[in-house]
Amino acid sequence: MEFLTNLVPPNFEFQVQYLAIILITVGILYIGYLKIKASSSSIPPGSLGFPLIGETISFLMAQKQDKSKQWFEIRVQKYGPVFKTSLVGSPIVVLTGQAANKFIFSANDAIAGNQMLSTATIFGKYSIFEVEGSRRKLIKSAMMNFLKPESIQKIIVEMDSIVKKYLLKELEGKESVQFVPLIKKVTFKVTSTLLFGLHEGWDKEKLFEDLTIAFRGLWAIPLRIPGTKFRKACQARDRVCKTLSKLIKTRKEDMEEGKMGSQQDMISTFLSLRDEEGKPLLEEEIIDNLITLIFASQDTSSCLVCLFFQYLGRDTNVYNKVLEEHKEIAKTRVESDGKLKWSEMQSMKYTWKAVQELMRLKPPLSGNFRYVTRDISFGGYDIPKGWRILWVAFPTHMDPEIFDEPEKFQPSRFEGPSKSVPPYTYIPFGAGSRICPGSEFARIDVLLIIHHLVTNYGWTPLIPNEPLIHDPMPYPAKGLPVRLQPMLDQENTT
Ligand code: HEM
Repeated sequence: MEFLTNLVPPNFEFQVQYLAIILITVGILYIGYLKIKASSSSIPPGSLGFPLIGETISFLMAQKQDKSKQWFEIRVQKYGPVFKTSLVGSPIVVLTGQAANKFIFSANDAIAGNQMLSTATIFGKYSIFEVEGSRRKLIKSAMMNFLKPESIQKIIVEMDSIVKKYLLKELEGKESVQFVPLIKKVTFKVTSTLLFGLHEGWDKEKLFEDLTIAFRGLWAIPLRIPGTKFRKACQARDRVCKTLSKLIKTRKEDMEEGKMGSQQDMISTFLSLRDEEGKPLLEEEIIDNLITLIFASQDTSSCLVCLFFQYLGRDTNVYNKVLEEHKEIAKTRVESDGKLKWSEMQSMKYTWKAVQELMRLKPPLSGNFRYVTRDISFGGYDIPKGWRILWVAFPTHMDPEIFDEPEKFQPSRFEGPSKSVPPYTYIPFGAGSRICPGSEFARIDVLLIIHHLVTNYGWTPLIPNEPLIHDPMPYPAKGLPVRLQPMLDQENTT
């Protein structure tokens, strides 16, 4: 090994230049091929940008500056609701609007879920985002089963005590705190304890650290050159795989010895799963889907909570209504046995409407890719096999025909069935066969964090109008530092 590492440095610079020349040449040829193909059929209008990198840089810059919505708006205005672009080395057709959403979310096997190369590498080839057909159905049904409302009801008391314990422990005695890292930690504790059974004794901090590094590679240029974000992410993924492999082994032994049931957490649920031939899942299948679940559950919920706290810090009217609702719930709890009840979650009505409205304006996952497995057409345009398509939430979420005065924050939009929104227009959790299986888990997780924070602390953001950054989810760019004020009225605390 030492021999090899000694040899690498002198050749390294040369290798990178050589690789860059090859990649650029291949990129130019590929884009040339796409342009010829595009001129001979009815490919949507738009720009494929520069060879190989396409429009990746402008797209990532827009993400960094919280201007993704504008990035899409400019192109929709210029080319129409269906347009082509090229991101991270792949030609893409962006489809916007209600009909387009319906087309994507109710698609047959002509539109597969495969992600971009970097994302697919980090999640793994067996991730639910990658597999199709009966295997996908099997894995999805296990997730849906474990995460359905009836199952969440059974773990609600434990979920509440984890949120309360970790959140209040982290805040105790502090005058100021950064909400982003704090909330990420708390949501990771909830997920790792309840979904993966990582109770005391496991090195959660190390796992959390490795997962954070791995997820940074999701949108990176997929080059495994030393020092790149992507290579570091792949190395971190390898470490995560080793930890999860050990965890699966221990869980298997516990189940064999009867120390643990078959549906106690997501790992035991996957371990007990059998396909139509009665065969269990491969260890790699379990690992890839655990990694996918951690990402899908953790970053989405924590960014939503952070955006909500940032919003509440700016809007006293909404803050007061939320506070009132939670004080009332906390008061009733103190008067009863002190344990959280499912009915209390259902009475956090205003808060959930406000969160729903926030997800309309700032969806944690504002879009996702699909892969076209055979030539298809939509809206009079051809989309060739091998291209990707991208659905985006902003165009319908911000359409004045669907949501009156779309720029305004109005939780009342989500009141009552009479104001229900048309199908395929409000899509923070996606729709159709790929709809998010964790929406109920997320709802409870988010509401519990809000509940324990607002009933125990007041806060003032230390950076007024802190901008957002997409990493890839939208977060306050400086980590949302706040000054804390413990609630003096202890009667109202939980
Ligand atoms: C506020 C929190 C959340 C938001 C906004 C969110 C959003 C979404 C969206 C938009 C999709 C669809 C992606 C697509 O169509 O390409 C999705 C899929 C998914 N979500 Fe969530 N999610 C959240 C929380 C969770 C949680 C808590 C879990 C698990 C515990 C979870 C697990 C998944 C999985 C596994 C998929 C893939 C489903 C499939 O491909 O069939 N999500 N999520």
